[in-house]
Order: sequence, then structure tokens, then C-alpha cells
Amino acid sequence: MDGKATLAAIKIELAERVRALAARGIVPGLGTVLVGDDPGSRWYVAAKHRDCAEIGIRSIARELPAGTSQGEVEAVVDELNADPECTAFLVQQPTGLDEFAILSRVDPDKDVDGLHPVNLGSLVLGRAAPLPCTPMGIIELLRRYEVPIAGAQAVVIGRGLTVGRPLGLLLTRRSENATVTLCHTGTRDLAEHVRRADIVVAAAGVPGLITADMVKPGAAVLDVGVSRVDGKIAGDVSRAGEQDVARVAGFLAPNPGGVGPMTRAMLLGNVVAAAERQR
Ligand SMILES: Nc1nc(=O)c2c([nH]1)NC[C@@H]1CN(c3ccc(C(=O)N[C@@H](CCC(=O)O)C(=O)O)cc3)C=[N+]21
Repeated sequence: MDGKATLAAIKIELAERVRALAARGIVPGLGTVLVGDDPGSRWYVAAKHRDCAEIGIRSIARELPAGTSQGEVEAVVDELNADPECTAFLVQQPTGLDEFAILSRVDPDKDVDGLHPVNLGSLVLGRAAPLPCTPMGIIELLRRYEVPIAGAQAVVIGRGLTVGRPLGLLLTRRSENATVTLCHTGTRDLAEHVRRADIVVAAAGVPGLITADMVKPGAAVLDVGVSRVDGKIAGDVSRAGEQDVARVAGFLAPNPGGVGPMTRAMLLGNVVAAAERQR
């Protein structure tokens, strides 16, 4: 499953909606707040702004030095909340600060990550709200490759706030109708769970955790793990030699090249949707 190609296709669809907004005199704006100088975070934020430029979304990039205080970051959040040119924004994680306090301070209607407590509450309650980008990107990738979700056994490995926990909620909605097993580092017999799955989403951050012998032939496997091994991205899904999951999977979203670009696609979609709502 090619996330880069799917991102390109989604950009064409979103550019059309941006043009329709422009015809009404509305230009959506994405704000980003980057704290410190981590090269990975810098790359992600720069990629988001390149995406925006391509489809006609304005960029508002705020860079704060390492060592910026909680209060200073919150003051920037307040500014972006009040800025009418800023349709939606995010504070790139990790900041090393109180992430919950920062997320909670963002205007829920401008929350492009879908991670504000009110928006996560809406997800639990099944009410319309911005949805988390990586989990939505996973579902969109499955849909576009016509992987059946309704009635499928889905095993999600990882219970983090940005991927595993909200993905379990999304996949069990009536509109998706999957049966979900949410596994984690405390799961006994992980291989037994994975072997039963039609859809495997690996988001534990353990390099090479999922091996070919654990995967049901024909299953869809999505690699969301991001670790760095020798400076290169290493996913949770084994891609080497005999245990290469590509040998048994029916569909594979590799990392890089799979879910990462889909996260960016859903983020763009959340900006456009926020502009359409605010109009
Ligand atoms: N507030 C906040 N919102 C986020 O959405 C957020 C964040 N913080 N912190 C970090 C994670 C990570 N993330 C990715 C975005 C794009 C790729 C991506 O496009 N990856 C490419 C290239 C990877 C590479 O080559 O470095 C790929 O997988 O092919 C990956 C990961 C967004 N995040």
C-alpha cells in the first residue's frame, strides 16, 4: 500500500476544495509550533508546509528555541487561537513540556491533530469532530486499497494516544465495524493474537516486532513503528530475509512510504474541513 501515491491523489482532491473556498475569498492557513531543533521534527514540520504550499493552504510557522518555557509556548498557542488567518494548527510533539496542558489550550475547532481532550471525547461519544490524523490515515489507506474492514479481525499493537488508542475507537465504529484486539507491551502470546488477524497495525515502537511467521497469509499489515537504528527509520515490521513480512502479507504499508504520508494527507484534510466549517 503506497502512502506516497495516495497522498498525491488526496492532494488533488483537496486542491479542488481549496479552490472552492478561494472563490469565496477564504484562504485556509495551517499553523505549526516547533520547539527546539530535533532534525526529525524539523523535517516533519517542513514537509507539512511543503504539502500546504502545493494545494494553496497558507503557512504560519512558529519556531521556538530549545528551553522555551511552558508559559511561552502557551502564549503562542493563545496567539494562534486568536489569529483569524490561522484556520487550524498544531504544536509538534514531543516538546519536552506538559503536552496535555498544551493540547488542552488549543481551540478545539482549530485542533488539526484531533487530540484535544474535547475532540477525543467526541470520538468516544461518536459525535462529529476533528479526528486524529494517523489513525484516520490508516483507515483511508485500507479503504482506498479496498481491504475489507467490516467484520474483519483487526489487531492493533500499541495503545499510545496518537495511534493505537484512538485507532481502536475508530475501527469499532459502526461505519467501520471491525472487531479489534488492542495489544501492547504487556500482552501475553502476542504471536497468537497476530496470527488470527486480517488487519495488523504495528505501532509499538519495537523494531522488527512483527515477523513473517506471526502473520496470516493474505493479511493486511501496516507498519507505524518509528525507531531509529543506525540513523535510519526502523519500523515494527520485519523486512529482512526469511522473516520478511512481505512474503506472507496480502497488503503491506511499509515504513517509510506507507502510513507517514497518510498522516500528512489527513492533516491537510482537517485544515480544509476546519476552513469549510468556520466559513
Ligand atoms: N502535533 C503533532 N502532530 C503530528 O502529526 C506529529 C507530531 N506531533 N509528532 C511526530 C509525529 C510523526 N508524524 C509523521 C508525519 C509524517 C511522516 C512522513 O511523511 N513520513 C515519510 C518520510 C519519512 C522519512 O523518510 O523520514 C514516510 O513515512 O514515507 C511521518 C511521521 C507526525 N507527527
